[in-house]
Amino acid sequence: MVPPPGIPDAVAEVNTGGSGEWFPAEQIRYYTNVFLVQDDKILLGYKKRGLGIHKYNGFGGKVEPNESTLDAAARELQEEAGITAPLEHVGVLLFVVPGDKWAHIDIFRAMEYSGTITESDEMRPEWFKTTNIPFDDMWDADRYWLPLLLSERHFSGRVDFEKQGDSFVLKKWWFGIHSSSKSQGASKST
Ligand SMILES: Nc1nc2c([nH]c(=O)n2[C@H]2C[C@H](O)[C@@H](COP(=O)(O)OP(=O)(O)OP(=O)(O)O)O2)c(=O)[nH]1
Repeated sequence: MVPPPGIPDAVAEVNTGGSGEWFPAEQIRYYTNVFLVQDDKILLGYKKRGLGIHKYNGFGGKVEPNESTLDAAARELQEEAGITAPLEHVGVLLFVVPGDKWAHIDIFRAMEYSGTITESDEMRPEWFKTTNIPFDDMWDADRYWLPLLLSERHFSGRVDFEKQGDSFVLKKWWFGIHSSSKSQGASKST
């Protein structure tokens, strides 16, 4: 199947599902998300407030004006988990909810870190075995792309959610991998 609107044509599909049309385009807002992976463990944060409250996720947030995506990713990792790390850009996730700006989320992986992992106002960090990731307590489509991050593939994907009351219901998703398995640095136009 052809990649959905917002995803480059060269990306090869690995997983898709759901039904109906893709939701129409809105303005884009940029976010970051960082996952620390060491041996057979992954560091996730239990979100204590805001978007995705009570879910486990990587560490990240909005890119501020005049800040690069990579700088934003490093800042959010420091603010939310208390650490610094060399970051590798591994994927882009478009998160679409009708009526809201599209979220373009640059996803990074880190394999080592400096500092002491520390709980913040926003996140409670917790290590999980990569064989025991709490997908039932994460955003609904994360189970489709986090394995790509763990297998060191460079991926792009799109998830369309509908807001129903306080919950987000997954309507449609698409994930694909880029022909090069790894990519360095960060880009707002990946
Ligand atoms: N894993 C995953 N992360 C997602 C999805 N959708 C989505 O917005 N995120 C991420 C992107 C950001 O890292 C985070 C939302 O950022 P945020 O609202 O906490 O941003 P922030 O820290 O700047 O917020 P704040 O200080 O203004 O409260 O959630 C998704 O479907 N899966």
